[in-house]
Amino acid sequence: MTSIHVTGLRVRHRRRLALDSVDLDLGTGVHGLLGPNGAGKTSLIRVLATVARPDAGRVELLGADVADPRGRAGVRRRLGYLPQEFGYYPGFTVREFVAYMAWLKEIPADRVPAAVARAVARVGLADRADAKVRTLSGGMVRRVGIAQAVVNDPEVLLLDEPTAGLDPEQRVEFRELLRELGASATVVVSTHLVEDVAAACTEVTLLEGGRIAYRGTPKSLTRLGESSGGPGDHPIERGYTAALRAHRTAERREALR
Ligand SMILES: Nc1ncnc2c1ncn2[C@@H]1O[C@H](COP(=O)(O)OP(=O)(O)OP(=O)(O)O)[C@@H](O)[C@H]1O
Repeated sequence: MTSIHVTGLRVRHRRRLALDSVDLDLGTGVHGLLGPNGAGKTSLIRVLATVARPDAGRVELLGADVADPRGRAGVRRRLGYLPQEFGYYPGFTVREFVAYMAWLKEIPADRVPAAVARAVARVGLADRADAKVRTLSGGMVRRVGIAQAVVNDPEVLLLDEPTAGLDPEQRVEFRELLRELGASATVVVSTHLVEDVAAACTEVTLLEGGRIAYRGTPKSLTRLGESSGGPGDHPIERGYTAALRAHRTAERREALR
């Protein structure tokens, strides 16, 4: 089932075009969003999370047009979102903060304690549930962010650089969680870590200059890397650079026509 349906999406920040003519259909699974700095990953995730409005185009989430306020309100309860820089209340405990987010997502009060306990356990913070968020390390705060994003068992989960600040062991555990979530939800993960994509994603979308440069699977990107002589220490990294370069060449050709 297609849970994210985007057509002709354009997002502008002042005079700068952050996304241009983006068409995207995403269904159940883990979708890696890759691209260089400024490619438009955060702009896309913010539009999908319904926190930013597109300048043009149509965005349908779980069958609802998000331009319609009623559609947007219904969909927000079924979404999970971890922003790149997420705000939290340092004086709250982990449990209090995740419960507060559960309340914002309108989870019925009698279901909140169990939902919070499950989300906190899923990110490996059960033993720190009653610690104040300000006493946690950066990686742990990131995990609190992931816990609040999954507390409502979202059907669409949007994670903007979730592995930033996680140590290698936590990253491995997080990939396991991603695979588990992607079995039933549509998960979009932006990352600079190509190895996260290779390990946990079912599909890859590569953005460059606000446009889609490549879509495929980690396997197809790896194959592209194996057949190209571009730079990179791993075939999928070589695939990433090869796809980017091919896209840039095509764009230049287009511009010359
Ligand atoms: N609030 C803003 N005001 C002005 N320009 C912006 C703003 N937010 C983003 N941009 C510009 O829009 C473009 C896309 O930015 P975006 O943050 O979506 O990219 P990104 O792929 O997430 O980058 P990164 O990998 O660095 O996080 C960039 O050129 C950026 O400079």
